[in-house]
Amino acid sequence: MLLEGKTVLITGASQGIGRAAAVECARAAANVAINYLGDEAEAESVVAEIRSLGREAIAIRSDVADPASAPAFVAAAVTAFGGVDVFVSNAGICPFHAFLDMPVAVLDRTMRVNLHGAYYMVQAAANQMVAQGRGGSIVAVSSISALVGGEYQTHYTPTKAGVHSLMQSCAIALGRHGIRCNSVLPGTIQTAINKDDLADPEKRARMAARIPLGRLGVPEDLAGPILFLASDMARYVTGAALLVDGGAFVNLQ
Ligand SMILES: NC(=O)C1=CN([C@@H]2O[C@H](COP(=O)(O)OP(=O)(O)OC[C@H]3O[C@@H](n4cnc5c(N)ncnc54)[C@H](O)[C@@H]3O)[C@@H](O)[C@H]2O)C=CC1
Ligand SMILES: C[C@H](O)[C@@H]1OC(=O)[C@H](O)[C@@H]1O
Repeated sequence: MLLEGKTVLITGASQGIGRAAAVECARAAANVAINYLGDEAEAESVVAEIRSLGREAIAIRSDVADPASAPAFVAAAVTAFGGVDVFVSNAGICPFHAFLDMPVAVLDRTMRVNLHGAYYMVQAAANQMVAQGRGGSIVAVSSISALVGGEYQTHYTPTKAGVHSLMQSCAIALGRHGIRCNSVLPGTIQTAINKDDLADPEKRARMAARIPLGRLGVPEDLAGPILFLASDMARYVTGAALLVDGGAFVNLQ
């Protein structure tokens, strides 16, 4: 099993991509601690699913934008499972809005959750990994939006470029500790984050038609790539970014 005896922490894992990654890591024999800010019942259903796979899980409700939530999440996982081997920084929001009248509050919240939150969490996990002295793997969920723009995502795409850049710098800062840092760059994945934006069937069909593999993504499409980067299968991979977009990025014309 790829993650036998390992502990995995994932932020924003009550639903969507984070949830799919949490379940996949449990299938690979890891115990999993999830952070979330949504519905408690949903988070508990992830815990139940992981337990049904024969692994242990805990769910901690907190806001990643609060700097205090990061050391608290890591400490809770260490208390429950004895350490941290893999950290997946996934929590994120994308409140679609036009550029010219972007409210300060929307810009500020998006930056604080997506970029500051990732920074605080990755830093807390890295400190724990360094103290343990046995290396580790950090995976950040960036986006194809780190590489391309979006008319209603001018506040969001810079955060995803930032997360991608954070992993590159952390790969250098943490390599000497045996800690690998990589990002995944999902394309358009059907989750709650874009439910309204993709509500129009014509828009969905138009977007799917631009994807060489012929469909939008689902959260489970990210589970394998995240597991790969988390595991020793990727033991010489650090500072890398893995596009998981059905080929959308390379399909310019
Ligand atoms: N769905 C997509 O097309 C893509 C998503 N992504 C990224 O994937 C990540 C996961 O998003 P999805 O699964 O699509 O969305 P989702 O809305 O289904 O899941 C987001 C998760 O983040 C949590 N969350 C939100 N704000 C939080 C906060 N302040 N503190 C703690 N948890 C918080 C929610 O509780 C939820 O569990 C995000 O970082 C998003 O930017 C990247 C590329 C494409
Ligand atoms: C939420 C969007 O549908 C999604 O988020 C991303 O990061 C992708 O680039 C899509 O725009």
